[in-house]
Amino acid sequence: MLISGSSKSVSRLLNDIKNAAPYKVNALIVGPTGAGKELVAQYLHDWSNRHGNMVSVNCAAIPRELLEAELFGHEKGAFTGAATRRIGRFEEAAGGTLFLDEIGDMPLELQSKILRVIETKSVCRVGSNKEVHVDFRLICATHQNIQDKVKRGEFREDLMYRISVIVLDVPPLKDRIEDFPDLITALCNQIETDGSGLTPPTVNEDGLREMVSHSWPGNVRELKNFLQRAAVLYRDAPINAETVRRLLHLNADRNSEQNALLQATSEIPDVDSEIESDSKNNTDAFENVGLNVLDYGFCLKGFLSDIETELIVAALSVENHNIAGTAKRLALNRTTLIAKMGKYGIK
Ligand SMILES: Nc1ncnc2c1ncn2[C@@H]1O[C@H](COP(=O)(O)OP(=O)(O)OP(=O)(O)O)[C@@H](O)[C@H]1O
Repeated sequence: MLISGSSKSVSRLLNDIKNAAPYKVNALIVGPTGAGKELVAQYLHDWSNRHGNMVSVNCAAIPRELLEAELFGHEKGAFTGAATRRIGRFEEAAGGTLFLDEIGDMPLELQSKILRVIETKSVCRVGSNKEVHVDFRLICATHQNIQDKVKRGEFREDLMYRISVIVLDVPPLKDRIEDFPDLITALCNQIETDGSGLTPPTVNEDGLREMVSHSWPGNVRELKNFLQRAAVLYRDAPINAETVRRLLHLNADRNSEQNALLQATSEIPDVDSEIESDSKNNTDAFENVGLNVLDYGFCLKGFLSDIETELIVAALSVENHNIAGTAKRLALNRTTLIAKMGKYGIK
């Protein structure tokens, strides 16, 4: 997939990738969730001429007690359930690239082991004392501020320096609005060819203007979901400003964030009780986007995640980023709000 965009920041990014790709130096890709960090990692690998594969591990998605065996591999019988010997991701990446996504979530006790692998270029499988030589190029990514994590004692400073020989910064979508036309074209081409059977939407000038004024907290991923939703719900007419607002569940009065939030909160079913929420509430929410969407195929989970992200970001803004106030406003308890912010990468 191409990195679409003609903004200065994307040109600079492509240039940095081209310069860094051929060298076996560790690279750290930073940027908010959904901005394209994994795509950048793939480019670094594809332009590196390394003959092996790119092996990706999402450090936040694997339970911490399983992460060590996932990365280092294990011998038969090393722990309950280890029925056979298994090589780990470092070994799998031989001759290629190991991509550690969400490195900021790497447990502290594992960080020292990763540091050792970087320094010695060898791993010990869990349950073995034997060192196995590994040849990998390391690329890491995070949406978190690693320096802050170091200050809080949650990330090893020496590891931070080791993984960030090159730092590539992927800016949020709202800071590169010049990229919208290219991105819309590229993402619509994807809709046309992804086998979903959807016809990509067209966006008129008015709609584009409305789109660029939105903050897109979920970045390119949110834009992609938005266009898919538009392709499902508004198949016959170009996307205009009003449709954009409906698809993004924004109040017509965009100057009043608070009004938008209150309006949206009263219209959308409680996502916390997603499973138990009665079908009437869901139908009301769908009617608010102007169509009976159940006539079409529809990704309910993606739809609800987008709404949740949008409402949390809006509520944080109204509450001046005060967590307790935001939680109260959204009728969530504090820990649930913090967990949701972590899940959606909201800082
Ligand atoms: N410049 C771009 N051109 C085309 N598609 C893009 C671009 N940037 C991102 N995408 C698409 O947006 C989606 C999200 O991108 P990606 O997974 O790389 O983001 P990320 O920053 O790694 O997200 P996360 O932090 O959640 O892991 C993907 O489907 C990707 O293909």
